[in-house]
Amino acid sequence: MKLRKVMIIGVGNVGSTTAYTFVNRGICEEIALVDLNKELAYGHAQDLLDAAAYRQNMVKVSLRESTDCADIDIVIITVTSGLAQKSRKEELDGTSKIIESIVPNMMKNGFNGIFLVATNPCDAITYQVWKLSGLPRHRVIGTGVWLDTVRLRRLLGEKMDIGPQSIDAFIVGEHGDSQFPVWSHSSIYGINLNKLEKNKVDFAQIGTQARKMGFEIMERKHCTEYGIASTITEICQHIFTNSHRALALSCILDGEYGYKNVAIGVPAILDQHGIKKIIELDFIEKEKQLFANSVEIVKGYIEHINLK
Ligand SMILES: NC(=O)C1=CN([C@@H]2O[C@H](COP(=O)(O)OP(=O)(O)OC[C@H]3O[C@@H](n4cnc5c(N)ncnc54)[C@H](O)[C@@H]3O)[C@@H](O)[C@H]2O)C=CC1
Ligand SMILES: CC(=O)C(=O)O
Repeated sequence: MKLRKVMIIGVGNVGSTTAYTFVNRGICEEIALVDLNKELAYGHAQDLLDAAAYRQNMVKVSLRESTDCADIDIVIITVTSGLAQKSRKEELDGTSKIIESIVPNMMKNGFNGIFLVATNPCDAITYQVWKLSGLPRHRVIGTGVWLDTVRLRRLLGEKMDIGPQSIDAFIVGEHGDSQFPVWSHSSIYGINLNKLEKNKVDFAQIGTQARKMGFEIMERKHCTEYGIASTITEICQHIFTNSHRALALSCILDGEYGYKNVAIGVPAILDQHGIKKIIELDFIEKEKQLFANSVEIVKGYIEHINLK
């Protein structure tokens, strides 16, 4: 049987917590760590191997250069030159330079797997990775608004006293300020949320809280890590198990929703090859406008880094 191998580029808060989550959930047989800070990567590798020794399955944690990637199934991008304080866009100039220095060299060295991008601003960086890699679009995925969607579900769940996994509500658009919940399609067992909990739940306020949650956490602990590590792990698990589950992810659009040349958060089905199919929702008029606005914002970031 083929061993499943992932590479994590950038083992700071997000990368190291992701590696720890992989170990504990038995996602793969090898986790290759890459970081400019070799001492940090070495420390994490030894600590992770200690944790892995408690597991029944064998997990190898290796230290590699990003160019040593020809045998890797999924490369997870969690690098940054410095974390944003107020808007994810603050990271654009720094992280896009790092991506430029990494991705083309990986392709020259035979990378032939799937890229999964968490680095912010997530949609623009996903698009940049796709452009620089030359891979088919279904093999470049951003974590997009899946974390925001899970945040929305758990906030609704807290208010409605129901498990988040039973709530079919979700967010689309940018992993950033222009994202929005698609209330027209949000339901519990087919009953629209507005009908079910009318007058009891302030949906607009919950949408805002979900959108702002990242920075609420950042203000207090200077990073977010557990939520995004669970997001990354879940996406990898669906790929490795060919689950065909639909999540709200950053996908490269090629005509879907009437847009091209952009990566943005939309519902999409995952299989062992990456994005199997983008689900096109029938937005109401207001949602069409919000989506158009979000696409324009991400396109602005993409143009800023001189990609068309
Ligand atoms: N998409 C999402 O929902 C989320 C995204 N993020 C993003 O994840 C990224 C990482 O965040 P943190 O882990 O907190 O940052 P961090 O600063 O703790 O880690 C970044 C790591 O990247 C390494 N690095 C920098 N340049 C590199 C290069 N050229 N090659 C290899 N490694 C390099 C650094 O040495 C550092 O260890 C940020 O862009 C952050 O905004 C964070 C949380 C949620
Ligand atoms: C930092 C970030 O993007 C988040 O936690 O949503």
